[in-house]
Amino acid sequence: MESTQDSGHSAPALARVFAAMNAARYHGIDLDLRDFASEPDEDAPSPATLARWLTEHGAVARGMRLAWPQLVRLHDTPPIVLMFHDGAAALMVRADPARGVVWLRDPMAAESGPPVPVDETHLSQLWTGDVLLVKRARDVAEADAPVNAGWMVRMVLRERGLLRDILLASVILSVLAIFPALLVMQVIDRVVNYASMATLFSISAIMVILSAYEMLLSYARRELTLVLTTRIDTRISLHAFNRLLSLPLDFFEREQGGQVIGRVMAIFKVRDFLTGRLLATFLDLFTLLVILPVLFWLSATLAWITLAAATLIGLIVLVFMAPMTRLYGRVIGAEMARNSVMHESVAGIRTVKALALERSRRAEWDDRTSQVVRWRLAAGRLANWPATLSAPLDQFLNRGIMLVGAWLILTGHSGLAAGGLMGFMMLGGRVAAPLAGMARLLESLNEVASSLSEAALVLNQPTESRALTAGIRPRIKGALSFHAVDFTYPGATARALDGVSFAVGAGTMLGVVGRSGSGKSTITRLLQRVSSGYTGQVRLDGVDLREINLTHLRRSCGVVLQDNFLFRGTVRDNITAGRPGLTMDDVMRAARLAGADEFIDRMPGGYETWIEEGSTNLSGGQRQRLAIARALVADPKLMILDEATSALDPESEALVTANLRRIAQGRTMVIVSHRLSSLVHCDQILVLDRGAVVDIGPHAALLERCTLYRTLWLQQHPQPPAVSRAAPAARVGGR
Ligand SMILES: Nc1ncnc2c1ncn2[C@@H]1O[C@H](COP(=O)(O)OP(=O)(O)OP(=O)(O)O)[C@@H](O)[C@H]1O
Repeated sequence: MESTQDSGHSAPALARVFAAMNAARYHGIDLDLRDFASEPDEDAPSPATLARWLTEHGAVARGMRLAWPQLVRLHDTPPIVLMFHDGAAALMVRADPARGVVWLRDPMAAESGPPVPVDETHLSQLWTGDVLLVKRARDVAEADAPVNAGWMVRMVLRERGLLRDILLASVILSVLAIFPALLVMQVIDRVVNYASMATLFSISAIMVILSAYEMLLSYARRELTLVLTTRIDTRISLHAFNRLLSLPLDFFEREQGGQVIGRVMAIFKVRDFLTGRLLATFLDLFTLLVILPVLFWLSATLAWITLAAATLIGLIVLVFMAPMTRLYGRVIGAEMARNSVMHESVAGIRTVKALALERSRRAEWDDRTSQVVRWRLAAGRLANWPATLSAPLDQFLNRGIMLVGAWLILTGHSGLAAGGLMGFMMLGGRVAAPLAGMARLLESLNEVASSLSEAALVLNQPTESRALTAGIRPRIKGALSFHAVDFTYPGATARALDGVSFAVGAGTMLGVVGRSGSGKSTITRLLQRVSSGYTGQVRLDGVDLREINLTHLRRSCGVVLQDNFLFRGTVRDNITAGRPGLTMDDVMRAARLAGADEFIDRMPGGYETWIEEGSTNLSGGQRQRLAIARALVADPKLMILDEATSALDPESEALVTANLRRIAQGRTMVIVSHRLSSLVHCDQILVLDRGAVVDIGPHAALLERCTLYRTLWLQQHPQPPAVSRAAPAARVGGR
């Protein structure tokens, strides 16, 4: 447990944070105090601030104000956080309305301590009336739920209340839809035939009232549907993005970026279907159920004819369904392939420009576009057929029925009157739409199923989420050991690491050298658990790496790569990288340590200078020093630099290398570098060849006893090595 000083929070504030953490722990959600960032203008975190923090970490939390009678009634709820006047808080674990007491637990005390009973009088002196209610978000339980039809349906059904209201509005609207037809029938039969002005007035009044009702109900239905769609949309997009972010890095390395995005986006087609076509057809069906009996009542003969024509339309759509689905599948595939070209071109635009690859990229785009066009055209042409074939039937439903009806009236075969026919005409047109809609629904089902399986290809990959939340969180000092570690990349035949064993103590500056492809980066990947599936053991401070909580591990570990992505935002934002709880002092300390302060101070806005995406307004050396500051800001006990200085000019490299010894104070450093001169000061240098350890030792010793190391050194320093004079500054760029 951090001390008050460590965490930077006051004692009462800590009590509130701990109370919130305890309440969350009751629901199986383990929170880390270091993730909590207090609001600058709050002495003690308010219920709203705590609720925001908890909600971000998978709980559902809500602050509210209660009076004693309401509080004491909450006797069988999970622990509730009560806010105190002095800024502290307590956990209410039980209440007894009969005896008028609640039991409170001090969040800072050990959990085994017994809760203390407190009555209304005593509590009122302490308690502000604010409480924080915490429960487990259903999303957390469902975070690992695979994305499939069942999941989507569950997602929609969680809005049962809204669905019920929409349904109710639709049923009433369907019933209301009948009345205008019946009224028209009355107008023609009574008003026109008998010239009754009084009836006309009353019918007009009813019509106005009905229209007003219909208007209001339609408004309500659209509003409800909008709320429903937005909620489902939010939930699906949160879930999809969460899963995407918790996929392991090697998945993204295996797959094409454009394709991954395309596949994830396919989930929104499913959403469109669920909240659009499915809902609309479902509601239309209700209309059909209400209208059909009325049609049969008006004229059974006409009703049968209408039904037959509408069914025929449905059948036509159905017949074309299978080939249409196949073609749409092709269209989707072709579009995804085209999107990949776009994505690749934008992501690699520097290379495209530098190598003047525009022409070949354009040719590739044209080629993919022609595929898209080809399948789109084919799908469009095929879709033209059912539309053409059903057009006469549609026209018959709209106009032909009138002729048949007139014939029926003239021949007197049925009891149909002119008014009845008009009413029938008004309602009959509504029958075809739901039936054709149903047929199209079946068609969409296939399309949706294929979209869903596309999305599932990405979203149902095994995620790291368990490792991110489970596992121990030891205090990391930085002693590293590999023991007989074998590792082969998925799909590769040769081992990237072959029986690697070595150990270094905490605080060591470890250099890693070897020819290209010898496994240097792989070692750093295993350390960050970016790649898993190795045999043997990797230990950090004696603890098997696989047992450590992944978030904790990665947070305790600073990483700088050869090419580091800087986000759009200020220099300061980029150094803190959104990590909560970091102050300006931390940012400046990290920048100083990384040697970045001198150029940041010279920038027009200092730490508030805006950095563009891709950091075009920074030089390579500046970018790299910023990346080092970003890795250092949380004061990691283990720091990995993988070719961090390789792309730098000699001057920038010398600057960063000179800073490395300062940076290394109090932490373990793993520095992978091709340039041996930047590693001469390392305490230990690990020499790798084809995935195996050749030797480990300090520079001077290796130079004497390790042939491979000597060869590599001589390649870079052709003159006879003078070990005693091997000062790094003299070696920089000294090839
Ligand atoms: N994602 C991957 N999938 C398959 N094989 C890989 C992958 N990454 C690396 N390898 C292979 O694993 C071996 C070790 O690679 P690694 O990147 O660790 O070498 P390295 O010593 O860091 O090389 P370099 O100095 O060129 O960066 C190489 O043979 C490489 O081809």
